[in-house]
Parts: sequence; C-alpha cells; structure tokens
Amino acid sequence: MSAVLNAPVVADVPQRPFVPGPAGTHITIRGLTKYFAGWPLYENFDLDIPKGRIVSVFGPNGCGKSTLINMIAGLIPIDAGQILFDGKSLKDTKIGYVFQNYREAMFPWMRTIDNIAYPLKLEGRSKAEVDRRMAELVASFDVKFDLNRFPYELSGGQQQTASIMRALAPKPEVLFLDEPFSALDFEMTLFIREKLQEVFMQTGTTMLLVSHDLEEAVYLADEVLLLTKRPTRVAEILRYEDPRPRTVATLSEPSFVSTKKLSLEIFQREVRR
Ligand SMILES: Nc1ncnc2c1ncn2[C@@H]1O[C@H](COP(=O)(O)OP(=O)(O)OP(=O)(O)O)[C@@H](O)[C@H]1O
Repeated sequence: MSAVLNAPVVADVPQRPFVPGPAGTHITIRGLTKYFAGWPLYENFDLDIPKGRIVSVFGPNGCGKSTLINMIAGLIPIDAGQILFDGKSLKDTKIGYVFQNYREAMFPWMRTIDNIAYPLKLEGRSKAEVDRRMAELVASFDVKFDLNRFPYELSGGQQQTASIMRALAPKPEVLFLDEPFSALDFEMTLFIREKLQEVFMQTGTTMLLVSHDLEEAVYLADEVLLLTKRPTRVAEILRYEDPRPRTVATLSEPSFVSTKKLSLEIFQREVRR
C-alpha cells in the first residue's frame, strides 16, 4: 500500500516503447508531455535533434520554444516522457547554456575571467588546464576587451561574448542558446553571430538556438524546426544546407531566400490555424 502511495506522480499519458532516432541523432525526445496550469503545452511530443548541427527553433508567440529547450537542458521539469543524449541521460551529458539576459547570467562579484573559468573550476581542473583552455577561448573569440574587468564594466556585447565563452569553456556536447542576440545592438549581433558560426565550425558542437528573427534563424541553421501553436507539435523541419562560413552574400543565395520564404509560409499557416 505505502509503495503505491509513494509512487511518483506522472501525467495520465500512456507510456509507449522507446524508439531510437535515425543514425546521426544526438538528442532523442519521446512522449514529452508538459502542462502549465492544467493546459497542455506539449503532449506526447517526439523529436530527433541531429548531432553536430545547429537547429533553430522558430514558431508562434508562446508556443513553447524556450520551454522546449529549457526542458531538454533540465531547467524546467517535464511531466512525462524521455530525453536522451546519445542514449545517455542529462546527468551524464555536458551542456552549456547562453541566456538572453546576459546581465543576470554572470556573477557580478567575479571578474569576467573568473566567470568564464567558473565551470572549469567546478570540474576540478588544475590551474594549468584552466589557463590553457582560457587561452584557447580568448584566441578563438579574438577577445580585444579586458577580461579582468567585472561584467558590469563591459558593454552588452562584450558581456554576451563572455557568457558564450563561459558556456563553451568545458567543451559541452550541446549548447543551448535562448535568443542570445535579442538584447544586443545590430553591430554586436552581427559580430557574435559570426563568432558563434566560427566556433561551431571549429568544434561541431550540437547547438539548439531559439530566435525570433527568421533571417537569423535560417542563416545560422542546418535545420529550422518550425513549431505549431499550442498544444505544440512539429509543423515542419526544413533542412538548410548552404556551405559555411555563411556570409552577407549567403543572404541573397536562392537556397537561403527559398528556405526563408518557406519558413515564413509555414509560420503564417500555423499562426492563422
Ligand atoms: N511557469 C509557467 N507557468 C505557467 N505558464 C507558463 C510558464 N512558463 C511558460 N508558460 C506558458 O507556456 C507557454 C510557452 O512559453 P514559452 O516562453 O516557452 O514560449 P515561447 O514560444 O518561447 O514564447 P515567446 O515567443 O513569447 O518567446 C506560454 O503560453 C507561457 O505563458
């Protein structure tokens, strides 16, 4: 009796056998279910996210883009379902997360350099290892500002650059980015977008990006994940395969223009539904 009373409470959703994703899948989501205040946001939601690709998540307002990546990253609990990373659970997977609000993401009492090194120190890395990794990050981000300053002494773009460096410091298997550019001015957005693309080309880290800017979502993506209104399903997944590095010239490539147009048509169809 007490075993029954103490059993975990799960939503009343039938459990299905776990079906792995196709070859090349990194994150497998099966039967994901999430309710807010009694209303379903996701119900029995399945998705396969490919390894070593950038997936942009795009969809109507409030459809659950941020909630989706936050559930995958373990920041929001799920009501039912399974999420596996190369067959492993989240606790056996190294992840990084870049928040929209960089001002609240950094520890204000730590110098920027210590913020970036923080996850390495948590991992118990030696000073020599930390120094080596910091030097690599400074080189790959071509950092020109003083990392010995406190975060609040830096510009928004510099703070967000530092946040991305911190997220990448421990070499995560997956990097989550929730509207990382939306609080930045245009010049800084372009700069960090290019840096992100360069780092992706160097590391091949799987990235999941939520963006409200369709041009940006397509420009950075290998796949555009288009979501419906809630209860949220996959509307379509569009492959976008132009070679990297993508540049300003990419924006006028027929493949870019047609992917953006198709994304917009699917988005509008879903908004009107
Ligand atoms: N803690 C919460 N409690 C209740 N409802 C919530 C909570 N968090 C999110 N929601 C609701 O879930 C839905 C999805 O929210 P979410 O922020 O994930 O959507 P989004 O697609 O990222 O939104 P936006 O396009 O506005 O950025 C929204 O309707 C939101 O109001």
